[in-house]
Amino acid sequence: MHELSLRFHLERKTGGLSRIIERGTKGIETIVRFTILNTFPTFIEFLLTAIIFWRGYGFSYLAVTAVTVWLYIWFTVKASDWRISIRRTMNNSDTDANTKAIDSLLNFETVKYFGNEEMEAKRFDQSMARYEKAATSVWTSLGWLNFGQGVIFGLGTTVMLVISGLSVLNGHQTVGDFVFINAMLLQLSVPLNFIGFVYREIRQGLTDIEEMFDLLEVKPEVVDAPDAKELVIGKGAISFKNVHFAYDPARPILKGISFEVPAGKTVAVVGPSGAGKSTLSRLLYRFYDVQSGTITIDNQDLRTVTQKSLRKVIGMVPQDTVLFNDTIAYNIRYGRPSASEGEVTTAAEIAQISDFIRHLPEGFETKVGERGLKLSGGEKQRVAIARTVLKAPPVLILDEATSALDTTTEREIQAALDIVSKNRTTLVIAHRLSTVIGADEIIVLKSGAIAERGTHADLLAQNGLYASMWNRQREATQAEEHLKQVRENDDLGVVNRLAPAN
Ligand SMILES: Nc1ncnc2c1ncn2[C@@H]1O[C@H](COP(=O)(O)OP(=O)(O)OP(=O)(O)O)[C@@H](O)[C@H]1O
Repeated sequence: MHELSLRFHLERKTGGLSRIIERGTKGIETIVRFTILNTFPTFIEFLLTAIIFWRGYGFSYLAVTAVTVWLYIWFTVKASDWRISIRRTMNNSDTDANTKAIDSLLNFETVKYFGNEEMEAKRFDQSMARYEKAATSVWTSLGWLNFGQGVIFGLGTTVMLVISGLSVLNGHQTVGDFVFINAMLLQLSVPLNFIGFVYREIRQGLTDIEEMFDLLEVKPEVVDAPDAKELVIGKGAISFKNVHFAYDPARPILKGISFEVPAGKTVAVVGPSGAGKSTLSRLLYRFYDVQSGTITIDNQDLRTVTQKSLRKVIGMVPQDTVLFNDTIAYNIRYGRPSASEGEVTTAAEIAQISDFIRHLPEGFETKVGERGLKLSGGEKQRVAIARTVLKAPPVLILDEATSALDTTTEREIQAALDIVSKNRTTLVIAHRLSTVIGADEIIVLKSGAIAERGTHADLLAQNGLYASMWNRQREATQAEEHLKQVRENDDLGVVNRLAPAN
């Protein structure tokens, strides 16, 4: 839902959706104007025909014409309304099939890991079968609509011509009258058909765009206040005061969080998985608004400033970096589109990715593939760091910024991040405690509340949750290093065993 609102916020900002709506509305307006223009002469024509039949040939001719026209319109409206539900089923099946196709293509690796290609193909095929059935029904129902209209008009005409034919036989009418009545009826059928067509098209068009109108009804989670001001950034001091937040009212995530990140300092948030660490960064970026309490930057409540001005001053290295399907240079320059080539190269050097890029045959012009799939997790993260370097924001959020890196690379990246975060207000969200030893303050979050806080040394001295997490991680690292050494020795053993004896 959040992603959806974000996408539509973007759409609205770029005017994409409004342009489509505008075009659609203009199209409908044109059709309605067209219809009115055509309905009016049809109405006059019907009136004239009715008067001529009534005055010239008697009430029965008028009655049959009126009943035919009334039946024709009634049937067209009813049948078109009936077709709408079929059309809606077709649209829903189309959307369903597209969603399934995109979902399985995006998750192609998972599909392959589990060898579920056939299952995915079957799921798509089922949706397509529903679509095919509904699409066939749409056209079959159109056939029935046209058939019904033809039958009604044909019956009316037949009755009139029978009456007129009998009158000719009786000598009350001439053959000229018979031909005249036939011609009048035929003339009436053309505009009637046209009105039927237009009514059908309008109803169909409105059904096709009703999902778009539904989407317009979706309210974005965060809206700028009508009197929202630009954030005036000074040194970038952050303050969380008694913040309560829940994605779902039934499940509170943050329960009265208060802490400060003084200007230019680094505060780290650690804690068990699901404690609400990343939620803090989402709130700071204002993807959501707090339910109570306040978050301020340089004493300005985030709810009183525009989202655009807020996001301009914050740089984010997220947990999962997603790249655009373009070149490495494009993805780095995304941090500041106006950056020069030299600045892009320097940012890559700071993020320790320039060596890797230089060894690529196409260097900075290498395409990274959809969502950056041609790069490893660590490489993607370094691109994310490089573009944040380029953005040079006064406030920095590092959300598990070194999570995808091995211990050696982590150390190198950590050095780079230390340079980037120097004199910048930085909020680090981390799992690996080794990356936050140097933080000015470490907040230990547990089940949405602050369990402990202090510097690394203070927290170790407290011998509480942080100390136990630290000991566990140290043991894990030692075990990992031991295992690595054993493997290296074993590899050597294999090499020695395979070496030819002299
Ligand atoms: N968009 C969302 N809608 C509903 N619940 C959510 C949403 N995002 C996160 N949550 C829930 O909020 C809780 C806190 O999530 P958060 O991502 O802040 O945890 P975290 O401490 O960063 O965890 P981790 O270390 O595993 O990344 C989790 O239990 C998660 O299931």
